[in-house]
Amino acid sequence: MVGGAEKWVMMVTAQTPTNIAVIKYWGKRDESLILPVNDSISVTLDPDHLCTTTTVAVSPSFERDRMWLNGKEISLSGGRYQNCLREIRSRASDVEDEENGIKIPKKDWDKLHLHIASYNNFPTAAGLASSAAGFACLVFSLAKLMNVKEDQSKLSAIARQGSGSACRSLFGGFVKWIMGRDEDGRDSLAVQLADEKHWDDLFIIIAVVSSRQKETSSTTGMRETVETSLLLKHRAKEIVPKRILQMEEAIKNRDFTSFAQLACADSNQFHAVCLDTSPPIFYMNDTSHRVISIAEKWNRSEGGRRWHILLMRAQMQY
Ligand SMILES: Nc1ncnc2c1ncn2[C@@H]1O[C@H](COP(=O)(O)OP(=O)(O)OP(=O)(O)O)[C@@H](O)[C@H]1O
Ligand SMILES: C[C@@](O)(CCOP(=O)(O)OP(=O)(O)O)CC(=O)O
Repeated sequence: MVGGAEKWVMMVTAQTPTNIAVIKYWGKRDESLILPVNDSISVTLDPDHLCTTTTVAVSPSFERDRMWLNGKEISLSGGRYQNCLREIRSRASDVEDEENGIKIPKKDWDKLHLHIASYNNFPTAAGLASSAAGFACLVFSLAKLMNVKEDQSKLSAIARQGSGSACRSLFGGFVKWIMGRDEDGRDSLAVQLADEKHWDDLFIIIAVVSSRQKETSSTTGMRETVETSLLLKHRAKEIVPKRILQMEEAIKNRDFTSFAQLACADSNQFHAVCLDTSPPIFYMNDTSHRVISIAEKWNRSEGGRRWHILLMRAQMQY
């Protein structure tokens, strides 16, 4: 397996930004593969703002796979982590570090264990898509370490199995998650609609109204919505497909008015679907509502004719 002594560690560090959906993903048709009920579109933030940094290390001296999130050890036994690790390991190639005399043949990746350390530079599980940046970064860094030769879209289908929104963080700029039709999920992946330079005078301001963990996680929330909301069925079938086309057009033409209208309408409908869930889910608080009113007033004012404020409300929580 290794040239020379068994005391070596090989590691890779990667940084991945989070993404904010402008046409939302909410609801799964398959929970274990994480397959959505509709397409979605997002904007990936600049990497130097809200991002995850993950280091993955491999060594023959590691006795089991372990992971630390923000300095605290977490369990890797959950299906989402296991699915990502399994999928990446099954695509690993030979790795050779000539300088240090280390050789890892493809067949040995199943026997070697990993240590993973990940940090989010923003609140975790608070509605700012930490799972998106987190799983995208995990899959990307593991793929680099194990010399996986798949393209970004194929990797996105693996990140999707960690957290749905994570598939979109494998790309910068404007990204579409195509829901796919196959039962095994192989066609449910992300594609880049336009790169990060396409619309470089579009600025996104993120107002963190609370850093507390959400009371209802996205996973639980969307499960309850799928089980109880009639509005979601109407949204997924009748509303989103048209909005996706309109949003793609708005992005292509850098048409801010249409972009803003669609993003706000879709965000409002997402919150409406949450309210239509039984029991209802509330992701906004009084501060969120006040921020929205101020932005709406500004957009109608003289200043708003020059500078339009678009509120991309992911989830704002008490
Ligand atoms: N850096 C990371 N690496 C791996 N997993 C992470 C990382 N950060 C967060 N996670 C996982 O994602 C979970 C949080 O996901 P959740 O969807 O509840 O919140 P969120 O992604 O911050 O918000 P939302 O998706 O609603 O915008 C964490 O409990 C953890 O399991
Ligand atoms: C409101 C959202 O941010 C929901 C994101 O949900 P997750 O991707 O976190 O959910 P799981 O797939 O269960 O991990 C909308 C979006 O990002 O499209």
